[in-house]
Amino acid sequence: MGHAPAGRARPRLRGSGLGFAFDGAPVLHGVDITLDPGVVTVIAGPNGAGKSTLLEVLAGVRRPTAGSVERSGSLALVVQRIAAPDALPVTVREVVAMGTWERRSASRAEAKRRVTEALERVALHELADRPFAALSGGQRQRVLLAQGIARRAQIFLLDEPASGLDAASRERTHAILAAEAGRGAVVACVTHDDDAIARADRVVRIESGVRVA
Ligand SMILES: Nc1ncnc2c1ncn2[C@@H]1O[C@H](COP(=O)(O)OP(=O)(O)OP(=O)(O)O)[C@@H](O)[C@H]1O
Repeated sequence: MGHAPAGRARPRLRGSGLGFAFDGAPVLHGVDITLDPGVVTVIAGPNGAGKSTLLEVLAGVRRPTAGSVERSGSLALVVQRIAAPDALPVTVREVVAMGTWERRSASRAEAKRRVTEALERVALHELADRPFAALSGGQRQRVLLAQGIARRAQIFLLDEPASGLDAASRERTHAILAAEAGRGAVVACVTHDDDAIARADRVVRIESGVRVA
């Protein structure tokens, strides 16, 4: 404890009494949620229930209109639709390498190794030198997942990581998330995928902005 570097502390993510409204239209009501490290939590529920909004509030990209979020640990957020201008001059490898830009990251050689390893884990090494904008939606999500892996993120929040993926890619994503949880990360995904729900360690269910399970 005492001398452990901040980055090594156990990650935490807890939302208490979370409310959110879009232009006065409430979409979340008093949601309490604790995401524990070491487990894969799935956030399930019908279309429009508020799952993506909850994920964004937990990630800190939206400010709750009620309640609070306590979050500590480096975050990888993989949103549902990742927009990129066609002319964006960055390759897949460069996007993954951004995960190594933090000061704590080790030498250049070590950073390069992490990027290669992360690309191999998500099976995109063959597309490493393609422009990021030339990838499909599902592939872009895997690139952001690889960026989180390269960063050694302690918290992974993913919105529908199974949508737009074939069976093999879904299986690989599942294995990656289970492995990241296994090394102590907080992992949560919004999903409609019955397989992912069945295999999750925990299922949080949201209906009409209310947590029902
Ligand atoms: N940018 C926005 N502006 C206004 N309303 C929004 C916006 N984004 C979402 N909403 C509304 O907020 C509610 C919750 O949306 P959210 O995307 O969080 O649901 P969801 O459970 O993730 O749905 P899905 O399963 O269809 O992805 C919906 O009624 C939606 O129409």
